[in-house]
Parts: sequence; structure tokens; C-alpha cells
Amino acid sequence: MITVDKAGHWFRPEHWLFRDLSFALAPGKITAVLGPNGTGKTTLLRALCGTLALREGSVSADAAIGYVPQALNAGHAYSALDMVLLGRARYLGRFGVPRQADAERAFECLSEVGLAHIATQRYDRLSGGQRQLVLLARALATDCRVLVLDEPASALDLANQGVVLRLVRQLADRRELAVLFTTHHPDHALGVADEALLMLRDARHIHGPIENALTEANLSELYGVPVRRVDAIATDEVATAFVPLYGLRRAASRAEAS
Ligand SMILES: Nc1ncnc2c1ncn2[C@@H]1O[C@H](COP(=O)(O)OP(=O)(O)OP(=O)(O)O)[C@@H](O)[C@H]1O
Repeated sequence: MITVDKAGHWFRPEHWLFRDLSFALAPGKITAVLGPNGTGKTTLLRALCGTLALREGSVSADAAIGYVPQALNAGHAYSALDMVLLGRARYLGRFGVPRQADAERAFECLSEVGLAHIATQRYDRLSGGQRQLVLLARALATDCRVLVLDEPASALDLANQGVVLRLVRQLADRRELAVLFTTHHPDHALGVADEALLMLRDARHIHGPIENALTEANLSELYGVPVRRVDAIATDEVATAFVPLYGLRRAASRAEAS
């Protein structure tokens, strides 16, 4: 669906953000992209969506891509449903007027992210998390085959993070969408992704099956802090957290002792 071949990009001459990057997005598969701030994750997303021309290599896509930004200002007093309806733009008729079927599809997508009850509320007055979910609904309304999400859970509370991660997994499993998302949460990546792309500093990267890529050693190198993996086992579920060892508690107990 999407093939990235030997991709490379820089904004400052010879300061490569990434280089020699090759991977593919396939139907039903989820790829998580992780890396420190400024390593080029959003830049890579822009290249995938065709809004940035790479310095090296190529991206080829044979399917429509739905892009979900971290945030977007509406610019007008649109309702949440209007925002989702914008996702139908490419299907509108000659005079650009949405039909009943478009409105129904938009409402369906808003319901899918659990926000049917705020359909008539103004988008610009919603919370950051609600707006993020509306933008996901807007991408779904495009009926894309590839979904590209920039930190989809960054503004969401713990429960809604689970809602979005489950939804993303369902979209891959049931609708056979190819999905790529960026995240600063390795546990989110392990929870739903099939593959991980770790974008390290100095234009290096690690790409592979999720369990192989998200090791303590790789994550410690990626973020420059020691990272430990902790598995919490409940009745019918294993949840994994990757815990950075910042030394905060040790410092606090030393202060208490003195
Ligand atoms: N249009 C641009 N012109 C010049 N430099 C840019 C441009 N866009 C991004 N950059 C720079 O490229 C680097 C990578 O930016 P990018 O937004 O891709 O990082 P990121 O990995 O998504 O970071 P974060 O995790 O903080 O969102 C940054 O140093 C940024 O300042």
C-alpha cells in the first residue's frame, strides 16, 4: 500500500534527520514510530502524506491516506459534525454540497470514536482530547485505506487512550487499514502495533517486529535514560509498561533521611 525506499531528509544541509530508511505499510498491519523530540517523526509523516519532498529516496502509495494531525484549528465556527463532514470533501458532488449519505457517514464516524453526543457542539470549544478524537473521525470519514496518525493519544486521559488504541487495532483488523502512528509511549506501541520504527539521533534507525524492536536496551539507547520493562498481569490480560529510571524517588528518600 505504501512503500518507503531509502528515504532521507534534512532541513539544514548535511544534518540528516533520517537516511536510508526503507519499510512498507501493509493492510491490517500497524507500525509505531518512536523517537526523541526533533528526530524527524512528523517530517517522515509529511513525506508519507506527500506534503514534503524528500532529499533522498522515495515514497510510493497506491491507496488513499487519511492523516490525523495532533491538533488543528478550525478557523470557522464549525460544529464537531461539520469538521468530520470535511473528510467527505473528495466525494462531494459538482456543487460541493454534502448529501444526506455524507452526513450519515460523518455521524457514523463520530459515533465510532464515541462522540455522537457532541455532534452539534462547536469544535473550537471542545477539549483538546475531544478535538483529537474528532480529527480521527474526520480521517475515517475519508474512507481511506491507510491511516497516518501523529501522536493520536497525546491529549487523551488514560481511559480514552485505551479507547483510541483499541479503535486503531480494530480498524486494522476489521477494515484491513494499514496504520502508522507516532508516539512517545512505548507501551502504546507494544499494546497495538505489529512493527516499530525507532528513530535514533544521528539519522540512525531500528526497524523490526514489535517485540524485537522494543527491548530495554533499544529504548535506553533511544531516549538516553535507562528503561526497564514491567509486566502487570491481571486475570485475563498482560499490560506492559516501560519505566524510565530517572532516579527521582532515590533522590527524594535521600533528602528525607538527611
Ligand atoms: N519546515 C521546516 N524547516 C526547517 N526545519 C524544520 C522544519 N520542520 C521541522 N524542522 C526541524 O526538523 C527537526 C525534526 O522535526 P519534527 O517535527 O519532524 O520532529 P519530531 O520527531 O516529530 O519531534 P516531536 O517529538 O517533538 O514532535 C526539528 O529540529 C525541527 O525544528
